[in-house]
Amino acid sequence: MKLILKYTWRYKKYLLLSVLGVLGFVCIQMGLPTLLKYVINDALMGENRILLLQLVLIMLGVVIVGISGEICMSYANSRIASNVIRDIRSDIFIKTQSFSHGEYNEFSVSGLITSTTSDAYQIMLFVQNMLRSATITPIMTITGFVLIIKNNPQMLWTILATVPILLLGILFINLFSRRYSKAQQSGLDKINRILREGLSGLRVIRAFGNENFQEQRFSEVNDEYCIVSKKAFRLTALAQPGFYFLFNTIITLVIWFGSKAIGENTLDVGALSATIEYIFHILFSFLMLALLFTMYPRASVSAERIQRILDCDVMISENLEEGKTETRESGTIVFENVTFQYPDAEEPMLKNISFTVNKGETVAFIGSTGSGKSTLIQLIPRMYDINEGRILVDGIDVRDFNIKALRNRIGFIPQKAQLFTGTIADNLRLGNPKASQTEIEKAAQIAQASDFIEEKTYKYEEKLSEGGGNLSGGQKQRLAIARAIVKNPEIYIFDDSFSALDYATDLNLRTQLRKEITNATVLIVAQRVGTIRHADKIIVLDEGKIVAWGTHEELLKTSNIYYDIAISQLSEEELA
Ligand SMILES: Nc1ncnc2c1ncn2[C@@H]1O[C@H](COP(=O)(O)OP(=O)(O)OP(=O)(O)O)[C@@H](O)[C@H]1O
Repeated sequence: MKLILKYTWRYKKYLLLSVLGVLGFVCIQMGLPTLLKYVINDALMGENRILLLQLVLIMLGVVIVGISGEICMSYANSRIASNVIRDIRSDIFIKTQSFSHGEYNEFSVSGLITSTTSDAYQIMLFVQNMLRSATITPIMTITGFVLIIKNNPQMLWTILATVPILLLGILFINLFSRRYSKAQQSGLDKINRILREGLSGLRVIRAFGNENFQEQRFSEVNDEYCIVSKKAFRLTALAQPGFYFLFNTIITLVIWFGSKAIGENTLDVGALSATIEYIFHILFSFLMLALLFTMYPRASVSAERIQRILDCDVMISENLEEGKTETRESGTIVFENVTFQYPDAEEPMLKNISFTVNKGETVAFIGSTGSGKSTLIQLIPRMYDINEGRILVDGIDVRDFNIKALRNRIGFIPQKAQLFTGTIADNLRLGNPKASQTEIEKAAQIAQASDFIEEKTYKYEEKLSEGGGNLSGGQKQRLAIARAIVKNPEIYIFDDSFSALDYATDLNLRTQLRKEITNATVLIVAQRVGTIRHADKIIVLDEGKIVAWGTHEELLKTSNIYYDIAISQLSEEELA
């Protein structure tokens, strides 16, 4: 509730407009029956035509004020609700941008999507109803009570007896529907997760003829969600007829006792008809409040989930204000006794890693799969923070950097090329929005991407589908490399980024890179010995430890692991 109020309170001007609108709305709801009483008792029964005309004109005025009030209220409420959902979504998005891999694992991508879409939507619905009911009900009740006491005090007991019953009913629903709401939202997370996996892995699923298994997985979580939703809807569906029953019983009782009072001449017709209207409006506003309370558990579960995301302490501090941005060195990397353990792992993945990379050097990492190569290079741009030791970039501990300044120095090309919806040029400009067309074309040429881009109908303005789905794996990797070149960083990190390229393209790309980016420091993770044999230094990793380092020629003599990898890939002549 704190979260909902915090976001709603930001729009005080609209809140004021909403309250003014409610006053107008109450004016019409309570004013008309009051005037009707005078119409019946004084104008009609007293056959006073002038009074009748005057009262009709006053009623018309009340209607105009009331309708204007209702328009103001609806306008203000919808503005507040739309702004609240926009603010919440944007805050979640900004927060998730600062998340490290650890937080993504904790909340799960599907959970974050559910919170940004469905949880935020639940809050919008609640805010819209809350703004209406939370102001209308108390104002309507107080005005109604005052008017009943004034006009027909003997009927006050009916409403006094009903309100506690209504409040009890609301409390009951609130208590029971909370756990269903929790289950509903976590069910939505599961649906989102399976849907994401199913859609993004559609080709693999088809290739393995796995459709039935996926359908079964989806229908299990879908059914689970359906069962919980049915229980939640049953509860609210039961509530509505209950409220209507109470509602109609009270009105019947009022008519019954009112008619008797008219027969005994202790009440007049106008007062009875006004009382029925007052009671109707009080009960109706309570009915709306009850509806709000049936929504509350779901909104409060959604608010809790959003609050958890917004309050989460990000493991990696970004140091945006106090972090260093300037350095004396450039293009150097030093690992000093680095030990790193994944947050949910039992043992350290990397143990006691030390090495130095000088400016302009090319250093490669090789080792069996799972030996920790990708983990090691991800520590440099601080995808994770280390547990022991130090990593220095340009002479500064990476944890002391302003994270943006640190990442600006690095062109990271991940194993899986990630492209975004937009044109090829948009994707290439990601690292440097100000890059000129010439710079983009030059980068594409170095990355061996210009040939296939030129073949496209719109060339650099060709639109890419989601994730670059209309490109081959090798084309995507070349664009990812070109994107890093456009950024012109002082350090390049290639995480097995050449794996989807054929041998000729791989060779041309590396030759061009060596020619064009002579000043930059380059780290390469690769499986192919051919890709890294010309590196200044090759580091061999095994089970998270450095087991050998040296040039290609040195390692062939000193490292059995390297020799075994090389012999499995190179011919006798290449080895000699
Ligand atoms: N997010 C993670 N959480 C926990 N463990 C992880 C995570 N990512 C990787 N690992 C584990 O760390 C180990 C090293 O993985 P890493 O990706 O660094 O190996 P690699 O040498 O790059 O392998 P490959 O050559 O196959 O890409 C693996 O055993 C892997 O299971």
